[in-house]
Amino acid sequence: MHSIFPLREKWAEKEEKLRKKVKQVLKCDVRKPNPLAPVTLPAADCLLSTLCLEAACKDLGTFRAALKNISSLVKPGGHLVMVTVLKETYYVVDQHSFSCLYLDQESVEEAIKDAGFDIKFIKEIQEHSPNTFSDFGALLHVVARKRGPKPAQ
Ligand SMILES: C[S@@+](CC[C@H](N)C(=O)[O-])C[C@H]1O[C@@H](n2cnc3c(N)ncnc32)[C@H](O)[C@@H]1O
Repeated sequence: MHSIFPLREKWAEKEEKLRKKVKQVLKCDVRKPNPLAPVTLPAADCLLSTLCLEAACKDLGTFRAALKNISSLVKPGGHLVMVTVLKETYYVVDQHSFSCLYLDQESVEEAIKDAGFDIKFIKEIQEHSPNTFSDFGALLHVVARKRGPKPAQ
């Protein structure tokens, strides 16, 4: 018999598969020059950041510095895959309200480039559905490649 929630089952399978691949969970503070300190890892092929920097940074200067900090975790030729919210001032989780850095696309693009990346894909998706958990205006999806020669294999 087929489930009436085929997508939900597919996601559960993907989640299970991904969980099995996780080798380590580390504490991270993107405001530190080495966000994983005191742990040091070899530079990564790809770094995924979703809905994080705008929650972690109180102002644009801190946001720009945080991008440079996480850039240090990626090898030259490696990729940053980032999803960020634009035009948001707060979000709510379990009735707790958190402040969020109000960003526009131009500031995010500049910060990514200044952190040593070339932007390969960028798409802003406008969202204006009224809700009670956040006042965000749009989602920004970015794929960027770190500048510099690829290290020899
Ligand atoms: C809106 S939640 C997003 C959670 C998750 N990344 C996602 O996409 O659903 C913001 C996240 O930023 C994390 N965060 C806040 N300050 C941080 C910091 N200084 N360094 C790293 N992460 C931070 C919080 O712990 C929280 O998990």
